[in-house]
Amino acid sequence: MPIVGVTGDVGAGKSALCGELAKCGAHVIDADSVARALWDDPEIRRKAEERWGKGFFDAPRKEMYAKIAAKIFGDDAEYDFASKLLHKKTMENILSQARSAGGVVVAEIPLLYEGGYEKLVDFVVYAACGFEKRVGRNAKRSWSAGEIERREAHLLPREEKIARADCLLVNDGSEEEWREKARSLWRKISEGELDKSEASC
Ligand SMILES: CC(C)(COP(=O)(O)OP(=O)(O)OC[C@H]1O[C@@H](n2cnc3c(N)ncnc32)[C@H](O)[C@@H]1O)[C@@H](O)C(=O)NCCC(=O)NCCS
Ligand SMILES: Nc1ncnc2c1ncn2[C@@H]1O[C@H](COP(=O)(O)OP(=O)(O)OP(=O)(O)O)[C@@H](O)[C@H]1O
Repeated sequence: MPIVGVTGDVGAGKSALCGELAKCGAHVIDADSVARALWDDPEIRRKAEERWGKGFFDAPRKEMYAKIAAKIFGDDAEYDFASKLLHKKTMENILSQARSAGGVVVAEIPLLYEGGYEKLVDFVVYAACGFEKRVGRNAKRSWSAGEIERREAHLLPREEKIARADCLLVNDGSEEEWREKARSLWRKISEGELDKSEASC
């Protein structure tokens, strides 16, 4: 069975798409969760504490992630440090989960192209959504337009990634319409109809 990679714009609806694919029966692997959990890895923590100071991680989980986000997203050197620390282990973990999973595997990987995860997957779906819509939708998790821009500043241009992806799905309608696009994608995956030569799925 092929591994389908899902990437896309920050806050575009990747998780919502993958949530619906999971309901359809896909085994979904979430790279964000894998990478976040790695901040508990003793070797990673030791290296980060050497750089950021002992006690840096002594905070409740939500606060700790916010501290890491503040540390890395506004500073290229810290961002590169964190990326080098996390990508190899994130990739190994995704690969091992994919190998032991049965059936159709869908891997949600925001940094699929930036982190070199492309080689793990057989087919790439790009979830896209216009900036203004994303600002509105992500406000409920207290993300400002600036937070979306701060994260996206580290990513490759979306046009380049859309051109490289095998399939573009645009989340410009209602949540139900987005779920229907997920179900339609699922039908194509499970019927073996995904075709890299198609411009769109
Ligand atoms: C900094 C952290 C702790 C912030 O956690 P937070 O709960 O705020 O965000 P979460 O992990 O849920 O990510 C939400 C979204 O932010 C964007 N994002 C996450 N990491 C990055 C990154 N390194 N570069 C750009 N955007 C990113 C993605 O669109 C992602 O889907 C966390 O994002 C992290 O550890 N990121 C670095 C690890 C990484 O490379 N993750 C992506 C794996 S492909
Ligand atoms: N079609 C839609 N209409 C309204 N809200 C939506 C729609 N699709 C997604 N959302 C909302 O937009 C927000 C972002 O969606 P989601 O978390 O799925 O995006 P994401 O691409 O996974 O984000 P991230 O980059 O953090 O991984 C969520 O609050 C979600 O409920």
